[in-house]
Amino acid sequence: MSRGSTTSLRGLCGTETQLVKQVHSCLLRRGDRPGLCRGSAKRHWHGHGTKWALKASALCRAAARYPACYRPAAGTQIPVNNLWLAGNSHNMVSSVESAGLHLLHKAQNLFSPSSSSTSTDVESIRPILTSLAAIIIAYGIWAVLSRPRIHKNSPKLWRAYEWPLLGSAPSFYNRRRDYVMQGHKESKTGNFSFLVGKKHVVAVAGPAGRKTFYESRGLNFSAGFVELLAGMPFTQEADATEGDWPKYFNKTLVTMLRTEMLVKKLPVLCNDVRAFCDRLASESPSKSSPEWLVTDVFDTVYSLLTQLLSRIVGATEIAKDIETSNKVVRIFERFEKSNSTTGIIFPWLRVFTPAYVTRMVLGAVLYLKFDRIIKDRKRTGRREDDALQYLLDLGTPMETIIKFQISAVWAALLTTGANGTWLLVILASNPEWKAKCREEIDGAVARHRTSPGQSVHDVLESLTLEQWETEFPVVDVCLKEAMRVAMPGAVFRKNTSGFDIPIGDTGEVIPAGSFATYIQDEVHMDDKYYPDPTRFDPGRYERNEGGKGEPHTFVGWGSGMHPCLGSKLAKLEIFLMVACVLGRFDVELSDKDGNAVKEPPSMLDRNEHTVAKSKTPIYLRYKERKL
Ligand code: HEM
Repeated sequence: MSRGSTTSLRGLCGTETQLVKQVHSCLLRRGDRPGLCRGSAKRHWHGHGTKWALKASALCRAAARYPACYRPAAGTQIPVNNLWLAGNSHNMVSSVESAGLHLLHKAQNLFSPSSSSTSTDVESIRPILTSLAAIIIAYGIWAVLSRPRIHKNSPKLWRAYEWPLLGSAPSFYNRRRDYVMQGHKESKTGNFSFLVGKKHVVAVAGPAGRKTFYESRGLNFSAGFVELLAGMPFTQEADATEGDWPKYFNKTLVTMLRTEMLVKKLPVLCNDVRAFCDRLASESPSKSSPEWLVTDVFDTVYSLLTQLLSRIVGATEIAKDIETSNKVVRIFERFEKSNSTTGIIFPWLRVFTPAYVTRMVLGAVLYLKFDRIIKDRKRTGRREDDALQYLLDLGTPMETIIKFQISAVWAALLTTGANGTWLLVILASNPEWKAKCREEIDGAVARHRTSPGQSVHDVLESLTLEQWETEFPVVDVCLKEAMRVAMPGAVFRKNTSGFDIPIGDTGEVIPAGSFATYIQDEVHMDDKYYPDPTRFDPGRYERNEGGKGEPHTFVGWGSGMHPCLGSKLAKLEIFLMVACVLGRFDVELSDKDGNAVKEPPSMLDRNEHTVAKSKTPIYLRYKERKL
């Protein structure tokens, strides 16, 4: 961080008065008169040593109620009524929300290296910087002296890229795939271990490593992700390791994704896809030719897929309007991106990171969005048939609802949006498999058409859930192959069993208390299972490639103890989108003016932490088919 940005950080978070003034001025600019009751908040939060953090988010009452972003010490009650703005009007709520966003923007600008500073500011924070430096040095000495002991049967500690204090974290977080794959290569058994700060991590490989990783009961899914993955929604480790949250979350999600729920929602999903295709059809012609229209797929198709997901796990008020849905998705995306590796290596530093402040503010903004929707439902007596209503009817507290939303998004929204969009891009640039999918879709439409006047949408909308699940095997295998080539990333576990867990018969163990990680490319890009592994070739599964019969050789939907709970929903949404788009339009890869592009777009950087949107826009040109 530059000197300027450090100075500005203090400017943002220095004293409560300063912060409250900023909030005030935001609100006053909008013509409202907030009544901030500061005394109680101050007394309450100062006691927990996180004073500046609250100050940065003193903006919205959500942060106080919303523990996934910010939470006081265990057992503490927050005097919500005392903390926040007096008054409850919609105006006030949206003012606070704007104030929150304003401060967030401000924070982001301040943290950017281009921020300017004055020497007076630097002088004024010199004592703080000196104390901070002293603390860091003391911590460093302590950390070096108290280096964790490595179990003698743990896979060999690979120290090639190790840094004092940080361990191998810089390599693991910045070039994850290359780092881990090199470690596997240099180890006799394929397994090796490394340090992330003081955390001991075992990277497993090969059939024995995969079997241990995916099948051991003692390896805890949530604890692994919470403590090792920058970007996980939980900030409190207790949530994942001791609390009931993972169980509660999975159980609630499974209820929402029951077959009868999906059957009930199918017509709504079909309607959204039809409206999406109608919007595509009404776009203006491209520059290159009047018959072709052009769309930026990581904008439009991605938005559709996230909208469909909100229909099932979110709120109708957000899902029914694509603009609102997009806005909320962007907040979720920013929430997910605002992660801090520093916080993982030095958990005690977490509250001092910009990512932490950003998350608090975004959590607060989400809180206000849902709060407004809930209040409106209560005021008008309106009920909706959606996940939010389900949670409300159970008397679920607001903080749990928000936490549920963020967790659902983390598990579902971005992966479904990105994988589905990549599939369409890959098909658009692969004439052979696009034709095979088209043949399958046309076949289904012909089989189910009951009168000649029915459009593609009319017919597809008459299909049952079961027909969607069984009548599109070619689209299914294309999705599987697209996920293999487009989805890099790693998965995590923590050994919370209290015992060492043997890695097959290698003689090595994942020691009690240590972490385990597995890079999906280890098997997905192994040419023993997938010859010419970077090539998109769904036909390989018919040729018995892909490790047929051997467990855990395709792990795109998870495997073993933790298979994906939402695969059925994700597939349904993606099949709907592909069937309607390819059934109604001719689609090709193009530039933004609609000129055909022959070269397929370059895929993701394989060091990405998970499947992601393309960093540069990818355009498809399309025109209505003459049927
Ligand atoms: C194309 C979209 C999706 C992909 C590629 C995907 C992939 C995965 C993978 C690889 C895992 C296992 C991770 C591990 O082993 O550590 C997983 C787990 C999970 N997925 Fe998905 N997923 C998708 C969509 C969804 C959706 C739509 C939902 C819910 C609405 C969902 C909910 C979950 C949950 C709750 C788990 C954790 C299960 C557990 O705790 O045992 N996923 N997913």
